Amino acid sequence: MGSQPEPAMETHQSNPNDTQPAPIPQITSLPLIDISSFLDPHSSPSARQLTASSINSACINYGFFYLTGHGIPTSKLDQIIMLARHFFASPLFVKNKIRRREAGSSEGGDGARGYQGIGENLTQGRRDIHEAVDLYREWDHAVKTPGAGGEGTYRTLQGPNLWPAEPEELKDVYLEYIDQLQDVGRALVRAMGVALDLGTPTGEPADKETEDEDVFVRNTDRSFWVMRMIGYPRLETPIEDGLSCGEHTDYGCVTLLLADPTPGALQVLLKDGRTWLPADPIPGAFVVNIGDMIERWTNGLWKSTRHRVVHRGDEYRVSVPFFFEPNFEAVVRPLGKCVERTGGKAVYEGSTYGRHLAAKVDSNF
Ligand SMILES: O=C(O)CCC(=O)C(=O)O
Ligand SMILES: [Fe+2]
Repeated sequence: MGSQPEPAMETHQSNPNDTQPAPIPQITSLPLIDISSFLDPHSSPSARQLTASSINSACINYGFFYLTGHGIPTSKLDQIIMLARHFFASPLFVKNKIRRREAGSSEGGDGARGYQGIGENLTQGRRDIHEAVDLYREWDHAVKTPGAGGEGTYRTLQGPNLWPAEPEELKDVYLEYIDQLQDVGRALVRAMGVALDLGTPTGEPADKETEDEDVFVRNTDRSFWVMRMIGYPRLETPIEDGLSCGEHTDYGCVTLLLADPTPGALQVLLKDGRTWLPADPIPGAFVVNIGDMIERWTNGLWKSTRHRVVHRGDEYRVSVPFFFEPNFEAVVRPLGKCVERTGGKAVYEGSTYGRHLAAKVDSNF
């Protein structure tokens, strides 16, 4: 059942670049939503409706919330973080064995999958002080283009995943976790269709363009998901020289973030455009946020919220976001009902998710 506890009052963090006094204190915590009614086939319609309306308020007011009731045991979540931590603790030459390579290069990279060292990722042109491994849904029928040298080359995103060989169990544990996360992602986008009151399916055959409450479910049935393992050393330099992860919105559908218990690192920009709210981890819960594709589908009714990571704690921080994305070929354009509710004019053009993603990958996000 959905719930949205009354936020407590307390001071929050303001933008460190601001010279203005901090705004009036508002909230200390994001809303908490229990998704179990959308995972349990026997739940009552009223329980689902309650969850859906909590999601609607959370998406309108924050674009971020904590998610519980997802059914993935805490022991599994701890194992996911522990395995990523082990990998990042390996010597650099081990991590470089699965290094990300340029698409089309003679070394056989696809420009997206694999390991990136500290400072190699750019957000808005600034170095991010983290290292990461990116995994994506495997490309169907990927072929190498022969002749460019070595064993041939891959197109952007079309190579195989580069899995860490150590720890040995990492790949199997992660593959099972990704399956579990896709179930949670599906439940979440189903709930979002209800939350937006897009209408119950008529029972007539529906295609991907049909705009009812299952529209997100149909367009994510082959989700081109992304899984990132991220390792953050303590940020020693001033904010102007780059952040742990620079301010950005997520570019896809919904993000399910798992992070170790480090407080204060992830910060979410509130609607006033200047107050940064720390989104500290709650054990057993995901931090969820909506991405640019949901903003586009809803014609801006739900906005993808800016966030950043500033990790000044002593311990090496690990996070593992899972991005539940539309199908690669899904056409994402503002939904008629959302256009009506936002003044009658579509403010975004439609295009496929794949095109949007490839542009992001090519411009280093
Ligand atoms: O590490 C985190 O807490 C968030 C990372 C993030 O925002 C991202 O990878 O998009
Ligand atoms: Fe993000």
